[in-house]
Amino acid sequence: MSTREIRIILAGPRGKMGSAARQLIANTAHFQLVAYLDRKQESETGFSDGQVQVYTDVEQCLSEVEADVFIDLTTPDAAKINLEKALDHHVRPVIGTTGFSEAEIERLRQKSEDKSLGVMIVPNFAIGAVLMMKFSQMAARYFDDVEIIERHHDRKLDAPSGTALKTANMISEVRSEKAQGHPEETETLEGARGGNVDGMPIHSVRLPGLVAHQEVVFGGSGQTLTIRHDSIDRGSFMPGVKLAVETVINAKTLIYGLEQIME
Ligand SMILES: NC(=O)C1=CN([C@@H]2O[C@H](COP(=O)(O)OP(=O)(O)OC[C@H]3O[C@@H](n4cnc5c(N)ncnc54)[C@H](OP(=O)(O)O)[C@@H]3O)[C@@H](O)[C@H]2O)C=CC1
Ligand SMILES: O=C(O)C1=N[C@H](C(=O)O)C[C@H](O)C1
Repeated sequence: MSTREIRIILAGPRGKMGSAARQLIANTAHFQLVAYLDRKQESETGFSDGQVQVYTDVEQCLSEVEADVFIDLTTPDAAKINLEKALDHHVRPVIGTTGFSEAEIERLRQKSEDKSLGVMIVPNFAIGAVLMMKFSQMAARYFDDVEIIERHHDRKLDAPSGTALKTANMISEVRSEKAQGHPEETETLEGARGGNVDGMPIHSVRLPGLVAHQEVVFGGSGQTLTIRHDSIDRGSFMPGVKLAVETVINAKTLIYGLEQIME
């Protein structure tokens, strides 16, 4: 782990995750906040901490500020632009924002390798969620039939969640594509069987009161196995954000998922 001071630009500082990340940076001695990137002017939001400048233009921010790491906790559309711009300015992105497709990640992996510059794309920073994904991958070696049910707060923009897609992706690494359910099943209500990754249905629930929750349900002859994780507070994500920032600084390629760097 590097302990030299790491200069950080934080995008999305007024958001739910951005607010928690501000506290993390303030409480970490070797993290130095050098700029915020927001969507709106200070005059519109009233957001300012009096210490560093709030930019609303990513190009201007990256041109004027010397930084090592760019943490993005915004929206899928904004993150995709920010990530490319950060790489163009040789600033290492840590992307917590979800909504990237596998094809986009592969293209970005190439760009990161061409520049020998680390990128971290982390669909879920919570250690428990990473373990849920790893345990699900283990279980998938023994159970072919699996469905994923993710539940989130109703302010979430993307569905399914990045975690659900990453879970399906990790299960697909050990499970052959399989059409599940009755071969002749039909939906009498469109979407009733959820989304589908390699035959695995994914169901997305959005309700006020929720934070971030997922169940991976396996079925076999005479038994089911459910692996479940709940984030009930956004503090659950912060140790993972810290680890990602400390890792990306020495990385030379794109790292997709915290499980790649956890012991
Ligand atoms: N990897 C992980 O472990 C986790 C990832 N996430 C992901 O992080 C992202 C943010 O989540 P959350 O904090 O809940 O969302 P919020 O909506 O609470 O916060 C997003 C913030 O980004 C701001 N924003 C929007 N566009 C831009 C832009 N172009 N530049 C700068 N800021 C911008 C929004 O401004 P405004 O308020 O004006 O709209 C808002 O303040 C989501 O993609 C979510 O899926 C969430 C939790 C954990
Ligand atoms: O939007 C959220 O809140 C979350 N998003 C991430 C995802 O899409 O998986 C991580 C976590 O589930 C919270």
